Amino acid sequence: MDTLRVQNVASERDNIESIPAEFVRLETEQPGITTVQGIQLEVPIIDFSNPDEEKVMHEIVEASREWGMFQIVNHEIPSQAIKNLQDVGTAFFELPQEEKEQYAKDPDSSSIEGYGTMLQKEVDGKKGWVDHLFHKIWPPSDINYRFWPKNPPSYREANEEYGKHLHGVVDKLLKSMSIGLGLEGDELKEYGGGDKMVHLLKINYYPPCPCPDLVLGVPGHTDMCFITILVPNHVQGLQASRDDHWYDVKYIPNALVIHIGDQIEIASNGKYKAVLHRTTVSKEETRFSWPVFIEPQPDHVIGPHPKLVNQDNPPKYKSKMYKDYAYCKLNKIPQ
Ligand SMILES: O=C(O)CCC(=O)C(=O)O
Ligand SMILES: [Fe+2]
Repeated sequence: MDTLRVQNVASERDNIESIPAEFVRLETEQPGITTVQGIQLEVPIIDFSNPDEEKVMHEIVEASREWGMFQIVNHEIPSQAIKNLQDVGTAFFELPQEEKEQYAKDPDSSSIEGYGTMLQKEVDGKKGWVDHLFHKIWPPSDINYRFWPKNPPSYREANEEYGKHLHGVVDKLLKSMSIGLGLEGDELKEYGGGDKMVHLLKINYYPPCPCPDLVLGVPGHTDMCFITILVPNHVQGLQASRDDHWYDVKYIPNALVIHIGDQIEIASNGKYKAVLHRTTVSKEETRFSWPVFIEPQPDHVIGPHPKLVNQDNPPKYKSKMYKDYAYCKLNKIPQ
């Protein structure tokens, strides 16, 4: 069983200035060497309270084409709902280790739900400086409460409340992206499975690290889902790749960070681009993030949308069941 937790490695290092070798990245990846210093990437910031809906839609479409990442401000999710989500998640990671292990992911199950440490198989055997908790928050019939912490007692209520507010944001984003492809407003969401699309919550826990220039939290990747809606805590750490260089993405309090994932890139036949991103960690502070991955059901087939391909625009991607896509991605097998 996978019991090495980065949280334990970090707490043993309180007075030590070195880290185990498996966390030290190759020089081609080390953030101290590969981050463009002194510039924060100004990814598009979209104001959801703008009464000009056409403009907001246009901004979403442009950002999805040009950046694959943007931030939404003045959205409908109350800041208290975000704070509650953050407070209960933070409290979970502060529980005694034995209690967290009760939620450990089942090593014999193909599901990624639960408390764990390593997700992607890394080719060079390196490890990310991060622990995580995964559980579904939608649809109700797919929720397994075994992976929802019982402590703190308000964990469930806070997650349900945040999850409830998320639907409006998802619908607005997918509607705009659908129209931007020349489809009807509801067609992209329906193509992904409509209201059966899974909302998978992840909490990333990045403890302080004595050598932040040498390690990565989550190494460079694109998200495999449709779209990701993420809130971080206040600690800088998200980076995006632009023109083959890594930049810090500006932290904006209360903003929602949106990532275009692989399945939207595929469904749009390449019009929208999944964003390459990674995370760094801090020497002094614990960073957290709460991405929610909006993804098709495991047996649902996604390929380029049939209305977007023809003789002049042949499909650029294969059609695949989402679970097969995910298996290849997690095991680094070519799609
Ligand atoms: O922590 C973050 O800001 C991003 C995490 C991430 O990219 C992921 O979990 O897929
Ligand atoms: Fe990601």
